[in-house]
Amino acid sequence: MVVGALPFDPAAPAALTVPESVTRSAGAWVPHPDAPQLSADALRVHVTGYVPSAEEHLARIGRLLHRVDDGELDKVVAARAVLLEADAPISRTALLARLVAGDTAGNGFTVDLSPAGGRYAGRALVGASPETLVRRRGRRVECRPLAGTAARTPGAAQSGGPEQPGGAGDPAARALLNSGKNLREHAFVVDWIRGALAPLCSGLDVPPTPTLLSTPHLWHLGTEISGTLADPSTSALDLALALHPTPAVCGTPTDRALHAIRETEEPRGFYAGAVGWCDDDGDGEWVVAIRCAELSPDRRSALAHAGGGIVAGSRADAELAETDAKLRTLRRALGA
Ligand SMILES: C=C(O[C@@H]1C=C(C(=O)O)C=C[C@H]1O)C(=O)O
Repeated sequence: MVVGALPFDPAAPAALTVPESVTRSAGAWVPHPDAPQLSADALRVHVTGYVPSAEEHLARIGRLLHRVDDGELDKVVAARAVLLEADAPISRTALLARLVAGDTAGNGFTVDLSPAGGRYAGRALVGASPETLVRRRGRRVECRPLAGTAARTPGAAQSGGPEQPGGAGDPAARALLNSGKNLREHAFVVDWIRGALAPLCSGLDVPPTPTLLSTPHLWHLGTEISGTLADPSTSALDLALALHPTPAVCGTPTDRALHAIRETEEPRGFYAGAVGWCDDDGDGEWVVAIRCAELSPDRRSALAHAGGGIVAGSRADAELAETDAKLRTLRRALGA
């Protein structure tokens, strides 16, 4: 088996490990009863800055929107990061437990980034992602891309939950399902995945319209895509490499969006990459590395990123607010 993380930029080194042993258990991961916990008394975490500043992020979105209007890009994802500092080391299992408790449907992960070498020695990535890049079991392939986001309306949070899966109780959910801009943002991702999977699959089921997916604080548009592998030797890792980076985290066309992101942003590292595993049967699962933080080797600082898709008609102030809403997941988990 191989486990670990792929970076956002396919040209950067990956952090993959062949583990000495693997333990599998049924059901969700639960922390060991004796594992450390994040307690507000024992650990104070505060925000020390944003990379880039809000003003610079707005300016960058403005410049990217010009490139969309000029026809160079159809979609590009603009991201920023919050830098958090703690007065004591942040335990990665404690942070993972917090994130998993906060989003029971999320895929929790923690990855030692040391195998990527250089500045990654001793660093770790911790997160709980709502987005499945790809899952492979035998010949069956599944993807659940997300793109198109709205903050949940405070107070309507309860009524949009699993008891009303359509989000009927929250006007923000209904508006998202009917938002032309968000539906276009989503369609770029689904079209890309269809194009990347078609040559690898003998059959592909792509629903024509997205449905709502909720996290504790956000609504997303999501599509459940499934297919049958044409060649059973195509592994879950092959599939992840064929699909990453999707326009949910990069843009359309992929090469131009990747180039624009390299020109515009600080390196993303493993944020917006993929985290997962692939076993020697070729089965495995990779999630998109969002709603995560990179912990420093001394565990006293954390860098958490969030981004959003820019398409024709996007508004810079709304995009900035969307990154704030997405960053709240990590800020809340750390009590910052
Ligand atoms: C890029 C992020 O999220 C991605 C972008 C989304 C969007 O633009 O609406 C929604 C979900 C993710 O696919 C992030 O959370 O940082």
